[in-house]
Amino acid sequence: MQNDIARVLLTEEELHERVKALGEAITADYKGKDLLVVGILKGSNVFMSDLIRQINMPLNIDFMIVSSYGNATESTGVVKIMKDIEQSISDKHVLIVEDIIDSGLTLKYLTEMLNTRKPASIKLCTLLDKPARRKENVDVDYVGFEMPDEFIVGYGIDYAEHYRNLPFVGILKPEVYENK
Ligand SMILES: O=P(O)(O)OC[C@H]1O[C@H](OP(=O)(O)OP(=O)(O)O)[C@H](O)[C@@H]1O
Ligand code: HPA
Ligand SMILES: [Mg+2]
Repeated sequence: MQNDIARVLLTEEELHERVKALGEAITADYKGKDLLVVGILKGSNVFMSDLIRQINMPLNIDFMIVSSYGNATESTGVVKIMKDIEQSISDKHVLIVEDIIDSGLTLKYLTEMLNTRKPASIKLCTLLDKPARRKENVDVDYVGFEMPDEFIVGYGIDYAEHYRNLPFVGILKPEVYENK
């Protein structure tokens, strides 16, 4: 698995430090509010579980399972919701947690859909942002790191469902996906 990695972009230590800082900022911003943290699976699973342990206040969590990449390195453009949030978000402060924003198609679709349910607020937190690839404009409130225009894997993020369990963030050798 590690042999398929061309370059490590973020080490375990760098990820830990940044996630801690994001958690502290979120704690300061939401103190005293009814916070619901919604992880967008599967990619956000690792980031979300580290992030909520750095948020020092009472909160609820929920998850959605959403997919638009399948086994490709380009979005299909069709956002499929496989699992929805299981509670009402009406009057709650919702923080959506993503692993990566690329074209922006997933978050644009999700925030428009969730806004129709009349939450008190919706904010977005993403570990990684690839602004160079944006097709839809999305306002992101908390960003861990800006990434170059490369296909990223690790720390929850996959290529064709592999590499999610790498403890760091890196890029694949091109031959890994070119030979598919
Ligand atoms: O900004 P976009 O171009 O929409 O890309 C970002 C989305 O793509 C990935 O999900 P994917 O569909 O691969 O599902 P996964 O989380 O199960 O890997 C990622 O986790 C984001 O949800
Ligand atoms: O760079 C990426 N890597 C993996 N999945 C993704 N989904 C959107 N962008 C990416
Ligand atoms: Mg994926």
